Amino acid sequence: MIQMTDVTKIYSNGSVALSNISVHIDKGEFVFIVGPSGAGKSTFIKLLFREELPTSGHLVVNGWNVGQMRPSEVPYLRRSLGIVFQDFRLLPNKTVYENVAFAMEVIEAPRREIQKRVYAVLDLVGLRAKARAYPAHLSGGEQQRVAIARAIVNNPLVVIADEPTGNLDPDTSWEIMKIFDRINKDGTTIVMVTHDQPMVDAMRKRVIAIEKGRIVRDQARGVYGYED
Ligand SMILES: Nc1ncnc2c1ncn2[C@@H]1O[C@H](COP(=O)(O)OP(=O)(O)OP(=O)(O)O)[C@@H](O)[C@H]1O
Repeated sequence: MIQMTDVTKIYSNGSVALSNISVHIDKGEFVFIVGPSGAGKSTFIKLLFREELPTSGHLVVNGWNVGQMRPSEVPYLRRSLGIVFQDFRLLPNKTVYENVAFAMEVIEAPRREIQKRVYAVLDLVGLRAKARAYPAHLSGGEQQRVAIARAIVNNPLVVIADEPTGNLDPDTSWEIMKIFDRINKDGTTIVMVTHDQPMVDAMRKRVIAIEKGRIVRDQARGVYGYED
C-alpha cells in the first residue's frame, strides 16, 4: 500500500528533512506519525501525495511509483487518497453539501450518485442536518467533520491527516478521532501526524516516531513517548 525504501528529502535550501527512511504501511493500518517540531513529519506526509518529490529512494503509494510517475498521472494518485489538514481548508462560498459534492464533481461522478453518496458520508460524520450551512457558521469540530466527509467521499484507499485535531479542544478532538477510527474499521488505511499525546496514548495504534529526519521508533500498539 505504502512502501518507502531509502527515501531522502533535501529541500532546495539544503535542509535535510528526511534521511534514508524505509517503512511499509499495509492496507487497513492506522498509523500515528509523531516526533518533535521540525523532525520531518509533514514532509513525510507531503511525499505521499506528491506535494513534494523524494530527492532519492523509492516510494510507492497505492501502486503508483511517486518519484517516477508523469505529472498527468498525479490526479489519479491523489484520487486514491483522502487528505485532511489542521486548518480544514473548506471552500467558504460553498455549503457543507457543496463542499463535499465538489470532490465528486471534479471526477465527473453522475449527479444521482453524488447526492446519495454525499448524504451517506454526511450521515457518517453526523452532519446531515447542516448540509445547507456555510463553513463560517460551523464550529471548528464541525468544519473538520466536513473536511473528513470530503476526504472520504470518493472512497480513498488511504486517508492522510496532518494534525487534524491541532485546532480543536480535547472533547472535540475525541469526536474527530472516533470518526477516523470508524473509517479505519471500514477498511481504510489512516496515516496521521499528531502532537496529541493523550489521544495517541489512548488509541494504542501503530506509532512511528521521527526525529531529525530518521525513524527512531516503530511500535505496534504504541504510545506518544514525548513530553511536549
Ligand atoms: N519548503 C521547505 N523548504 C525548506 N525547508 C523546509 C521546507 N519544509 C520543511 N523544511 C524543513 O525540513 C525540516 C522538516 O520539516 P517538517 O515540516 O517536515 O517537520 P515537522 O516534523 O512536520 O514539524 P512540525 O511538527 O513543526 O510541523 C525542517 O528543518 C524544516 O525547516
